[in-house]
Amino acid sequence: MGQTDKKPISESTDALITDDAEEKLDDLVACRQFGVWEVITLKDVPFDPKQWWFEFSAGLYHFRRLVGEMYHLSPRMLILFLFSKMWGGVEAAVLMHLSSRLLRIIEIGLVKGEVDAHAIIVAVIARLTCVVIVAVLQWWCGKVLPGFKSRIIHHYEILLMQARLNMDLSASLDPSTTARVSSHDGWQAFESIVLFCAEFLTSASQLSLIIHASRTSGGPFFAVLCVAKPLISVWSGQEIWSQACVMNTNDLRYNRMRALESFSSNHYKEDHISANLGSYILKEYKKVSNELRETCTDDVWEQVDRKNSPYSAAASEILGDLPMVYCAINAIVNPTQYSIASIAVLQQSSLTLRYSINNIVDNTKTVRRQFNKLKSLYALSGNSKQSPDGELPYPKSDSKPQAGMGFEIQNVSFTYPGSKNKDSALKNISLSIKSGDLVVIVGANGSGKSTIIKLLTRLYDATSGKILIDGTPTDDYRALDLRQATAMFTQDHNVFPLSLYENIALGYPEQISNSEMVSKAAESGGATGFINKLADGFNTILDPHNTTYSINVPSDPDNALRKKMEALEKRIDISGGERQRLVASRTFMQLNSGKVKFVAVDEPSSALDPEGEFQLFDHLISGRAGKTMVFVTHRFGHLTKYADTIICMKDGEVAQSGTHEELMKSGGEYAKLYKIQADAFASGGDPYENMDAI
Ligand SMILES: Nc1ncnc2c1ncn2[C@@H]1O[C@H](COP(=O)(O)OP(=O)(O)OP(=O)(O)O)[C@@H](O)[C@H]1O
Repeated sequence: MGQTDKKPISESTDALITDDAEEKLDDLVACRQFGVWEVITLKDVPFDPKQWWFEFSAGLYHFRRLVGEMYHLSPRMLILFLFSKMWGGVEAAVLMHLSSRLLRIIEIGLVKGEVDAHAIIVAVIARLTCVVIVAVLQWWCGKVLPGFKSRIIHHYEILLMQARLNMDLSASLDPSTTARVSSHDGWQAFESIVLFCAEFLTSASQLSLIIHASRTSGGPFFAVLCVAKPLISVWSGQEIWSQACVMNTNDLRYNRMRALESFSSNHYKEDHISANLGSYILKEYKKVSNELRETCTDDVWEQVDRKNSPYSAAASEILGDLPMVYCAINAIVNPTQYSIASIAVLQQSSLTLRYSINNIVDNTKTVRRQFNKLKSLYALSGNSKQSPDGELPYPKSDSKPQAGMGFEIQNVSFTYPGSKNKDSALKNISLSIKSGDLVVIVGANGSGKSTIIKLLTRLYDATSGKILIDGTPTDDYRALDLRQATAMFTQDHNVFPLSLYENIALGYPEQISNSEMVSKAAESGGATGFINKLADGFNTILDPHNTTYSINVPSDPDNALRKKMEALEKRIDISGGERQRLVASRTFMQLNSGKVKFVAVDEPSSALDPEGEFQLFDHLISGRAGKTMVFVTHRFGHLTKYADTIICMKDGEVAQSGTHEELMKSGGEYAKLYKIQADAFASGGDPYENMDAI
């Protein structure tokens, strides 16, 4: 009773603490709703020039690095690319200047009644030369740019691949490191920053054209009117994208709709067909779609940029037309002051300038985003967070040959990163696993068995407490050495999208071409039988990741194109038990490396037939010499018989430990679980008849 009284109090305290922290958070952030999206920003963030400068200089640093890498990949292409984009920036102004010169010469000729043919021919040739240069540059960009772009993208693909493969499990689950970064980001950032600079050239060249042309028509006031609209839009623009913000679809109806949509994918196909869920899913889908009828589900980027009132848009349009109004009024008041050619140039230049300044204003935010993307790209590629790595080799160079890894777990607690579970997965556990022992961990679902394995194999590090290997803290060893000395085999291990041969050989990559060793491992894992039945044997690839599209292929099954398409789309699959045999073979390949000192096996036989299971354990146990083995299992028969120690877990704590006989005698959690299984096999026994008594 005491215990039951206690629990609600601690739970309610937890709840209070959480509510309090959440309230404080709510005070600091501002939430705005855009359709199904909630956009969360920090409240009252004053403009901090220091921070701005810091961000800008960090962005420039990354950009310099990016350009350096591109130069290293292809200096010729980089220079030509930069030249073509910079030329693109001034091209409009140059062409317009040449046109205006031509028009002006013609205009003067018409007024005077005699045309300067030589000047016209020179002007026409200059313009035609320019047009040809533009055409050649455009052709070149279209032809060469895709190749340059692909080289850059492949370069970042390799960097990111390396970083992602090196990342440990905790880091890969950390949202800050898994922020969406793609190999295309480098190219996109480079292209947008170069275009941004080119836009400055456009503005500067158009402005100088306006100043030049307005000397004879309109004057500086006209030039000021031309830049008024874009400059004012700097202050009236949507500021949300320049801040740090979090976007989340918080509309439960929308989320449910997306969840229901996933039933149409192949992932749930078997479940929904076998349980005949189609009509229920469709009914719910229609219901929720109906409820969402009035709610905007557009992309958040589009929704935020929409204007709330028509007035600002109208004012901005009027402002944009002021240069034209000014010209019209002046043409009435002072018609002789104007040249038609200059007015045409001014009108066109002011439009281009406005467009260009607008682009600069809009792209300031984009460039800031691109700088941030570059930062994430280099942060991920350069610093893939990993568990602390020590200096000590394993096995220690001074140590005598050992029977296997010995573990000392001291007051270890563990909570999964990002877990919403109120309880820790492991709570202050202490135990020791002697070198060379065979240990079996049992316990109910969720009691922490697999978590112990994950800590012992260093997939995760303990949240608190210590784990010693052969008397030395795990962090002191070189992580690579420990990994080589550890073989882990779980039911969650996947078949790789590579050949079956590689699937096995990758247990010991150094011996990838040793086919004899691979055949032996396949034999030990029980995979030889089914592999030999496949048409391509060890060369079979289960998921070759090929992409096939088809258009207008006739439905006639005898049509040659249909047959070809069906052959391309054909997939080979193997059963769950065969997958486990394949993964077991990979583990045997690793065990045969001779480097393994610790074998962690987590419920690997759930899909195996009884003979397969017996053979698997038999092979594992016969290779026991020189290794410590820890098994997690729900089945007591094969393993508990051999175990030196059985650890029985309950609710993240060690409930009991000892040999089978000791634990059966003490009659606690272990005896209860054992009895349920044993009764099921006793003749005529009802596995549930003793449930009340337990
Ligand atoms: N990746 C994870 N993130 C968050 N919590 C997790 C994660 N994996 C396990 N847990 C939680 O940690 C606790 C212990 O899980 P663990 O997988 O160690 O249990 P188990 O004894 O191996 O269970 P089972 O017999 O079902 O395999 C459970 O409460 C589980 O919900």
